[in-house]
Amino acid sequence: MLNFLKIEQFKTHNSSVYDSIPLSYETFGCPMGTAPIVLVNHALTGNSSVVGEQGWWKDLIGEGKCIDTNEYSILAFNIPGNGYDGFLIDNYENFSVFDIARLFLKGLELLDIDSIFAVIGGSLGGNVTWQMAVLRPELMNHIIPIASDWKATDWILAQCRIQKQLLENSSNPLQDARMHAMTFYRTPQSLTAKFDRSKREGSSNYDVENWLKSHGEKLEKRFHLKAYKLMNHLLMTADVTDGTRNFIDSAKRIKGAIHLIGIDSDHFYLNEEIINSYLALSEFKNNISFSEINSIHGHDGFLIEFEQLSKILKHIFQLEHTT
Ligand SMILES: CC(=O)SCCNC(=O)CCNC(=O)[C@H](O)C(C)(C)COP(=O)(O)OP(=O)(O)OC[C@H]1O[C@@H](n2cnc3c(N)ncnc32)[C@H](O)[C@@H]1OP(=O)(O)O
Repeated sequence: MLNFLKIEQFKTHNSSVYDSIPLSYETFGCPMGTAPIVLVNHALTGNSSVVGEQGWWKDLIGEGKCIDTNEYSILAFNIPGNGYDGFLIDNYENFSVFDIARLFLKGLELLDIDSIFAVIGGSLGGNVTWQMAVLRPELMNHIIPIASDWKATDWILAQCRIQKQLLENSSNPLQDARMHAMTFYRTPQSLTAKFDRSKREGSSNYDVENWLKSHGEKLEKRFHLKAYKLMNHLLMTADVTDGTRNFIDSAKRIKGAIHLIGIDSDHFYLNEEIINSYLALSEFKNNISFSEINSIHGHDGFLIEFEQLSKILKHIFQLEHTT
C-alpha cells in the first residue's frame, strides 16, 4: 500500500523552490520500530513495490529470502516524479541525485527514523545510496550499492545524452529510448545465448528484434515519458563530490560498512571503475569490501543473478543485526 509524506519548501541544488513535494513509500515485513530497517532504493524504471508478487526484487527480499521479511522492516521510497504515485515533474533538469538523496533523508526524518540497518540499491538506486551515505555518514550500518558507482562516468554521460535526444526528438520516444538502453544493459554474449540468430517461421524479424521491440512496448505501457526523462537525467547527475572530484574526502567520513558489488560483464557501470573506488577508499577505511557477480548478462545481472547476489549478501543479513 502506498503511503504519502509531504516535503514542504524544498530547495533543489540548483536553487529551484518547490512549495510541496509528495514523497510516497511502501513498507514490508516487520512493522516499523520492531526490527532493523532495510531501505531499498529503486533503479531507473523501478518503484517502491520491491516485495510481493509484482515486486521487482522479490527473489532477493521476502519471507525466507536473503533479506527476510520475517526479520527486517523494509522501507522503499518512490523517487518523486517516477509517476508510480501519480506525481510527475515538468522541469526535470531541476533535480539531481543529490536532491533525491536529500528528499529521502527528509522522508526518514518525518518518519522519525534515525538509524538504518542497511541501505541497498542497484544502478540509479546505488547512486542514491552512495549520496545518502555521504550526506549522513553515521546513519546506516551497511551501505550496499550494486552495479553502481558514486559518479556518472563519461561513458554513462554519453549513453544518457543519446537517450535524452531520443526522448526529446523521436516520434516514438519511450520505445526507441528503451530499445537503445537494452543494448547497454545486456551484452553481445547474453543476446547470443538467448537468441542465437533465431527467427520464428514466417517472421521477417529476428527474435532479438522482437524482444527489443517488446521491451520498448512494455515500458511505454507502464512508464510516463516525463518520468523517463527525469530518471535518465538523474543518472547523469550522480557525483558525491559535488564537482570537487575529491572522492576520498567525500566518502571517508562514512561510518558504516561499505559493500561494493559489481558485475564482471557490466558495460554500463564498469567493474573496473567500482574496483578503483574500492581500492582508493580502502586505504582510508577498514570496513569496505568488493564482491563480483559473474554473469554474461551485463548490467541487468542485478535483476537476474539472484543466487549469486544472495550468497554475497547473506553474511550481512543472516549473521548480525546489531553492529
Ligand atoms: C539504469 C538503471 O538504473 S537500471 C536498468 C535496469 N535494467 C532494466 O530496467 C532493463 C529491464 N530488463 C528487464 O526488464 C528484464 O526483463 C529482466 C532483467 C527483468 C529479466 O531479464 P530476462 O529474465 O532475461 O527476461 P527477458 O528480457 O527475456 O524478458 C522476458 C519477457 O520478454 C519476452 N520475450 C522474450 N523473447 C522474446 C521475443 N523474441 N519476442 C518478444 N518477446 C520476447 C518474454 O515473453 C517475457 O515477456 P513477459 O515479461 O511479458 O512475460
